[in-house]
Amino acid sequence: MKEYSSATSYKIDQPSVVTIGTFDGVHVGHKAILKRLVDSAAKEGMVSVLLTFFPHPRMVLQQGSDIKLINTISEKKELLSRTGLDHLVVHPFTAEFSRMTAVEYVRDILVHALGAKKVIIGYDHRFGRNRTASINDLREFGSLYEFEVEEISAQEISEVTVSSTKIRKAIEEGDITTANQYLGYPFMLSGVVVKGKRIGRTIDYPTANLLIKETYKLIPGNGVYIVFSEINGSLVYGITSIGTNPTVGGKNKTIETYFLDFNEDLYDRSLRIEFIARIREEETFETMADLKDAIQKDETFARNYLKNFG
Ligand SMILES: Cc1cc2nc3c(=O)[nH]c(=O)nc-3n(C[C@H](O)[C@H](O)[C@H](O)COP(=O)(O)O)c2cc1C
Ligand SMILES: Nc1ncnc2c1ncn2[C@@H]1O[C@H](COP(=O)(O)OP(=O)(O)O)[C@@H](O)[C@H]1O
Repeated sequence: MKEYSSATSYKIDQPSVVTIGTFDGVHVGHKAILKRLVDSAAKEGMVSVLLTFFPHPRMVLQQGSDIKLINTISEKKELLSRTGLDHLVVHPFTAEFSRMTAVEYVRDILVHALGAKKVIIGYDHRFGRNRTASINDLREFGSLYEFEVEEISAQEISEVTVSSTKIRKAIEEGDITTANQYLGYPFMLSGVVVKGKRIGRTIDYPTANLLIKETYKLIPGNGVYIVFSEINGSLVYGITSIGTNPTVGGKNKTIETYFLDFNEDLYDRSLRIEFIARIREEETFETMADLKDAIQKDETFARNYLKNFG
C-alpha cells in the first residue's frame, strides 16, 4: 500500500475504484467494505484507492469538539496496509477544503486527482459544502464525468455503525473482550515511555508510563488489564493500570504497564500495548502494602489467564 498526504500528491495515472470515509477502527465491518473495494479493482483491472481525511472533519468544523477516535492516524495507516488496498490518500481536512462545492470536489479530487472510474459509497453518504450533495447527485456527476457509482446498502452501513458504536462504548467501559471481537484484532495504544513518580520500583513493580501525543485517541476506562507488546522483536506480556492512581494521591490519568519477566530500561522508547482482557476496576488502597498485594494478585491472575488462553 502506498500513502499520499493529499489528493494532489497522488500522481498515479491509472483508472481507479475509490471509497471515501473515516474508517475509524478498521473493524470487521470496514474490512468487508474494503474487501469489496479491493476485489472490485482487481476484477476491473483498476487500482483501489481509499480517500480519507485528517484531521477528522468534526475536529475542524466543531470548535472545541472532544471527538475521540479508536485509531490514531498512524495506527489506521498500519491497519489499512494489511487489507490489500493499493493506495491510501489522507487528505488534509481544512476549513477551506470544507467549502469546496460538490461539483468542485468531484471534478478536482475524485476525477482529476484520483482518476475515479468507480466510486463505492454508502447510500447515505453526503459531500461538498455543508454536505448538501447526496448519492443521487454523485450518480449525476458520474454520468457527466464517466464514473460508475456502486452503493453500499443500508444494511451494510448499519452493521458498520453498530460495530463502531459498540466498540467505542466497550472501550470506554473497559470491556476489551467485546471491543476486540468487533475490531477483529486487539485494541491498541501507542506512545512513548516517559518518566513517572519513580514509586513503582519501590514496590518491586516498575511501570512503563505511556504518553500518547494524540489527544483525540480513545482511552479505555480506568482499570487493570492484561496486555502484550513487542519489545526488541519479542512478545512480552504485561499488566496495565489505567487511572489516576488514587492510592499515591495522583490526579492525572496515566497508563502504566508492568511487564512480566522483563527488566530493561524503556524510557523514551516507542511502545505499543495491545489489550487482551480486563482484570478489575481501579481501587483506592489504604497503604502501599495493600496496593502491592493487589498488584501481586493481578500478576497471578494474568499468568493463569495467559497459561489457559495464551
Ligand atoms: C497492575 C497494576 C495495578 C494497579 N492498580 C492500582 C489501583 O487499583 N489503584 C491505584 O491507586 N494504583 C494502582 N496502580 C498504580 C500504582 O499506583 C502506580 O503504578 C505506582 O504509583 C507507580 O507509579 P510510577 O510509575 O509513577 O512510579 C496499579 C499499577 C499496576 C502496575
Ligand atoms: N518489568 C518492567 N516493566 C516496566 N518497566 C520496567 C520493567 N523493568 C524495568 N523497567 C523500567 O523501569 C521504568 C519504570 O520504573 P518506575 O519506578 O515505575 O518509574 P517511573 O515512575 O518513572 O515510571 C520503566 O519506564 C522502564 O524503563
